[in-house]
Amino acid sequence: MTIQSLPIDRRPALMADPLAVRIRNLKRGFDGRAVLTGIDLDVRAGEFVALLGRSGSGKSTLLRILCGFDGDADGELQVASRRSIVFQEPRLQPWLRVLTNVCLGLRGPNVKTRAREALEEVGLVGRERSWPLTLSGGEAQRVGLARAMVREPDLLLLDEPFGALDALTRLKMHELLRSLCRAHEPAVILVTHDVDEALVLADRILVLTEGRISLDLDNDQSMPGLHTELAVAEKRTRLLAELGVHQVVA
Ligand SMILES: Nc1ncnc2c1ncn2[C@@H]1O[C@H](COP(=O)(O)OP(=O)(O)OP(=O)(O)O)[C@@H](O)[C@H]1O
Repeated sequence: MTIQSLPIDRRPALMADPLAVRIRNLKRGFDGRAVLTGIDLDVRAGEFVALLGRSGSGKSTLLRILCGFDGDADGELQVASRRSIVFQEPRLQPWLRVLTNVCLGLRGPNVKTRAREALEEVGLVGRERSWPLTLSGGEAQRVGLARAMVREPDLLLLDEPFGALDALTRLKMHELLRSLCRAHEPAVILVTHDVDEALVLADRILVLTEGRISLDLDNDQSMPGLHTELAVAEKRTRLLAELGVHQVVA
């Protein structure tokens, strides 16, 4: 399967409702075992989508395909050409300083200036010359986000980026991700195990079950009137049930 590029022009007058992802009947198996059995999905430019699913349901497999790391899937796939991915572990090169890590593979003019600006945006002014091993887990993941955002992606793929962080750092990273998304408006696909993380960050929440999207839940944050505590609690219960967790009411 070859990935086709979706043209995205951010000037709204030029494209009414551009897509960052268009997937039809996507299938992927390994060693004769089906993992993705028929995914259909459209993600609009600028939309924030969270992807939940039990362990082994194929979330990372889908992200790898979207990123172009796996060309052996079947189906139709169109994706925005400017994409970045962030993994649970920041995957920094330990022998390169922070700024050089952010610059790595970056093309075009003013590479260092852009990288410095990206580090400033994630709150790491003054750490440009630090070595990755001297950073905390949260700081290292900030570098990971800077390295992803400096490329101005139309599609930001996040594979459990905050899964290894403590609860407080995770909350700070949520705030940071929100502000990065406000400023740059990429479409986002966030893989997470955390239903509450999905509920606070995403406009839309998907559940992957047996290789298909079994639930596609609207979670529009822009209408606070619709995002009441009761509505959120109902969505949480629904998502947990879809994931096979049935809450016991005391
Ligand atoms: N390269 C590969 N070769 C063989 N099997 C693979 C390969 N990549 C993934 N799989 C299998 O595909 C299934 C889905 O894996 P994947 O990592 O996508 O799940 P996941 O939903 O991201 O899981 P988790 O939430 O535990 O990270 C698993 O059974 C896994 O063993």
